[in-house]
Amino acid sequence: MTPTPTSHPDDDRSAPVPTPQPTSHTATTDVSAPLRVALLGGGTVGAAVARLLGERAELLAARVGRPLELVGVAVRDTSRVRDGVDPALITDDAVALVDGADLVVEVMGGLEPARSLIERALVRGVPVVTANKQLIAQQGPELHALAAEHGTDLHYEAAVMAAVPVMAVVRESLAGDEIASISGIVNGSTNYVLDLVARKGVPFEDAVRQAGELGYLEADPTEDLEGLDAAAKIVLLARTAWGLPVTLDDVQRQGITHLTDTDFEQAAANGTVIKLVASAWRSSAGGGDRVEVAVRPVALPQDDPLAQAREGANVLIVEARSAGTLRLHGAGAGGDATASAVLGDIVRAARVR
Ligand SMILES: NC(=O)C1=CN([C@@H]2O[C@H](COP(=O)(O)OP(=O)(O)OC[C@H]3O[C@@H](n4cnc5c(N)ncnc54)[C@H](OP(=O)(O)O)[C@@H]3O)[C@@H](O)[C@H]2O)C=CC1
Ligand SMILES: N[C@@H](CC=O)C(=O)O
Repeated sequence: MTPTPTSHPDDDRSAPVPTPQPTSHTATTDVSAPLRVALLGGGTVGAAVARLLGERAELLAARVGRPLELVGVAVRDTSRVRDGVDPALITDDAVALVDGADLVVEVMGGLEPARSLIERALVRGVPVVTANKQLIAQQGPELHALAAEHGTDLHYEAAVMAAVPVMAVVRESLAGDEIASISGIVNGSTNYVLDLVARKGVPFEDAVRQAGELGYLEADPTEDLEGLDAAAKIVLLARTAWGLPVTLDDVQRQGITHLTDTDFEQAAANGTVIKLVASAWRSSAGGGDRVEVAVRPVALPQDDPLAQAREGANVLIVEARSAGTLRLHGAGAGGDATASAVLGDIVRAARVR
């Protein structure tokens, strides 16, 4: 029943990106001209972003104060037809696309060439929107520093819980409060799998296949099934909540691949539901001031708020000193749900410009 682990997420997906050089293009400062948007990736998320940029062009122009023009979509396989993406925009020259853009959206995933392309944009002062939680978990502080050095910004609401705007809540809405703990279901595909196995008796591997068909899984499903995806998300939440240098190495992590049919049967017999729970809490154990972070499967009572999450839904519970208990719930994976958060960041970044 255990899916075979594939490669580690630290893959190198293509040749290195050349060091940025001064180019003939400069970021547009004429606010009546369309803002040129480069899209890196035309998969589940990228294709949804491209389609929605077209469908909502008028609304987005009104909200930003100028039109947004999608100038290209960088992919590996330029021959593939992609729903909602104008074939004329497809390119495999991501470097040229970045160099001609006023705003870059990175939804290709992986560490390279995503990181080099983002750096290339940032050193030109071009803002970047990304959904790449692994990259931000591993390189976020360096990329933020680079953005600050060049007077621009890096946005990644979509990286954590897709459509559910948790980063904005933790970073902005609770900026005046003291957060004590954050816990929840932050990975849509594993919740989908656990839910289908528990509620509908679907075999584990069939449920994993269905999660893939829905676009919920990472390019390397091991990231989801071994809890690496959830680990990256809880690291981003913890850093944002407490401003401490939390890393992936700090996460006590266990995925769901070791679970057996007996585990699911026992959980049901005990009136519980198994969920992959990510948590972060402030700890003064040992006299220090640090943050504990964990991702692990937990058997929860049926009436627990986290046990209610169905299919690809995510739930986050934030405990804050003055706000009390906040519960955020919604679609945690999928093309349109993630594109919603990407578009929000595009508007935010474009307005600043
Ligand atoms: N799917 C989801 O529900 C969510 C995804 N995310 C994040 O969004 C990002 C994208 O995810 P998703 O859309 O699902 O991934 P996909 O695998 O569906 O799409 C990735 C896209 O990037 C392109 N790509 C990959 N490597 C390269 C490269 N070296 N050069 C050019 N193009 C490249 C691929 O090209 P080609 O099509 O030719 O292979 C493909 O179009 C990831 O960081 C993921 O973690 C975040 C939240 C939710
Ligand atoms: N693979 C991820 C996609 C969204 O971040 C998940 O399953 O949650």
